[in-house]
Amino acid sequence: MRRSALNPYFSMASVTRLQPVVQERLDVMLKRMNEFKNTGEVLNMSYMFSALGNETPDFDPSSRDAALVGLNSIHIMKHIPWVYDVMKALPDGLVQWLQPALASFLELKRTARAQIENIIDGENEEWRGKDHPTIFHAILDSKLPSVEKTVERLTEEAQVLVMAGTLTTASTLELMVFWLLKQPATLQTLKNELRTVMPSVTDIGKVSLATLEALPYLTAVIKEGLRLGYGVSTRLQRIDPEKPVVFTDKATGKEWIIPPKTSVGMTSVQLHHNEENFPDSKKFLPERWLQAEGKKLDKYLVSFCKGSRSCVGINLAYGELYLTMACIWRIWGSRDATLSDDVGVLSLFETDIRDVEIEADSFIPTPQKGTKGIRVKVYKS
Ligand code: HEM
Repeated sequence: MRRSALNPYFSMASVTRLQPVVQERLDVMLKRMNEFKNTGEVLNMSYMFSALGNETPDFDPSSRDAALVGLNSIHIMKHIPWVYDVMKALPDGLVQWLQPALASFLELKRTARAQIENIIDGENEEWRGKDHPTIFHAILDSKLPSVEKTVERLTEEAQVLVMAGTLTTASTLELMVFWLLKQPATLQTLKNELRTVMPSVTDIGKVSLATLEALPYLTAVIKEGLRLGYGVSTRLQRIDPEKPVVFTDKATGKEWIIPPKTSVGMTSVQLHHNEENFPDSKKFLPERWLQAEGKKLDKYLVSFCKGSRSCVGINLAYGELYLTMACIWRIWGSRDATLSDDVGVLSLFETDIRDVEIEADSFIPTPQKGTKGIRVKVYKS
């Protein structure tokens, strides 16, 4: 991923400008949620949040499912990288026959390729009238070498962007929904706080992102969601190609010298369950971020990783999390956590802790096998 060309697209200022675009999506989501009210139909929040990120209408889960299938093969590709080259060389039809669940993944690739070809040929006009062209225009206009601007390379970048931004954000939102519906006191505190900046339900969508970001409890809920969601669970490896890496164990003073070209990796799962920093680490406790020592915990929250290769979409992700949480929980409650003007109540349906807690590392954390996601029933208040 070429960060220098992309960074301006994911800056705080760009994300602030994008607020109306995100809100438009959220308005559709809220309308759809309302349609589930008292129908007895089960609303799958996992599908709903994935659809929010990748624009599939009717919460179509196929691209989410395909991404999950694809992620399951990441361990193999990480250790035997040529497997990916073989897969890429196979005709799409054969890949689809071998693994039918990858159909929508291939469809995404085809659509992305067609769009990139249009951009390269100067035929893509969709961005005209908006205040900026697409990320891909920026890459093509940049000084990057031509090998970095091929259709194949840009198509892969498009896929990475969609995949990196969809499941990560969705699973953080799902996890927060689960815990808030499990813990009415936590939800009530959040709802009361949201009402301070949105006194009327008609204020939804009109409050600036900066105002929401300044809310301490909402911020603490999101941090706790990111902590227990881990971001990605795999060990993100780093290699220093030239110099040895030196680590000093602060407790013993022992020095560890890792030779150049050695791959080292660490998972956020272990860091986020370090009981010294996060006592009762399996519990969802937003209050831990609000205590006097809470600010110091920020450096141990590594869901977006840290440093030069950390998540390029971090500002967009935070923006989506704040806006989505604010508009859902201002008007939806649970049986024991409500505001007088709520539009309705969400109630967990055949969903328990094993549907959110990590049981396997499939690059992203995955819960129990066969999970159907976070499902709710939707009632009038
Ligand atoms: C809660 C939501 C998200 C989380 C927890 C998250 C987390 C991460 C993590 C841990 C990485 C790997 C960094 C590394 O290798 O050290 C990453 C990479 C990346 N993320 Fe995110 N991400 C989220 C949302 C997004 C969004 C919304 C986008 C943009 C649409 C995005 C785009 C990317 C891209 C393009 C990369 C690859 C960066 C590179 O290789 O330089 N992410 N993300």
